[in-house]
Amino acid sequence: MTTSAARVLVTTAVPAERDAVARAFTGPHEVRLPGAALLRTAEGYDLLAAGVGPAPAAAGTATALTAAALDGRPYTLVVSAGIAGGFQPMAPVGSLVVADEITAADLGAETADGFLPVTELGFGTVSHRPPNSLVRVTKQATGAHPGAVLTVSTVTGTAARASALLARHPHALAEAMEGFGVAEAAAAHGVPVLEIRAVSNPVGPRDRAAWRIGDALAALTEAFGKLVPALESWNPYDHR
Ligand SMILES: O=C(O)c1cccc(C(=O)CC[C@H]2O[C@@H](n3cnc4c(=O)[nH]cnc43)[C@H](O)[C@@H]2O)c1
Repeated sequence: MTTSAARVLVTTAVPAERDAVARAFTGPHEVRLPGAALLRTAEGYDLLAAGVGPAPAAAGTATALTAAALDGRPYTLVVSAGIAGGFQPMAPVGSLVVADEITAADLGAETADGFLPVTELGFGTVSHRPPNSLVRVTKQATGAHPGAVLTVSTVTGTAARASALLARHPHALAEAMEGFGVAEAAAAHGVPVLEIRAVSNPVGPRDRAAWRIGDALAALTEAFGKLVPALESWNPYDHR
């Protein structure tokens, strides 16, 4: 059971995504930190639009986590949220995806024999796993499909690239650009992480005009409207 002191940081890439999340709350107000500005809600959620890509996502999330810890009111959960590309036909446009694995899909080295993740070069990590109980609660509350969400620095624009990603990550449902950065910052602070995405476009040949951003943002608002009450009964110590 979370306590009334539960504090949740939600990191999005762009203000339009942050504002879609904010529409699920009552009366957020702005709080300025050195290096970041948050929308703070009455329900104990801070909403941050940190920028596009894993680097600004990690920097902004770490800034907010550090500020909260120094303030003596650390976050109990960090959520990476926004729109995403969905692998077809598993994650149709308009559907929701919750990450049971957050994987940096292009962090590594290209070799004559194919892609090598940094872990095979002897460095760091390429995956974070949100607690199973958290994924389960999110699925039950919102109907989001659980699967791997890939973090990429380059949006996939060809069928060949989509197939190559799926061959390396058969469990992948979606790709976005921030989850791994958010998860790295959360892990550095020992705080659990969740990633929830609304699918705005198929992963594959680039057709920006076909992105259904409005529908995806509406799905994100609806998802948070259901997720926030559900998280009140989530026990952060339940790692089943
Ligand atoms: O133009 C707009 O109105 C607008 C409103 C909200 C969001 C955007 C974005 O462009 C967000 C970029 C953000 O979305 C993720 N994303 C979405 N589709 C993909 C994809 O196919 N591959 C990778 N990332 C995707 C990503 O996290 C970006 O940061 C625009």
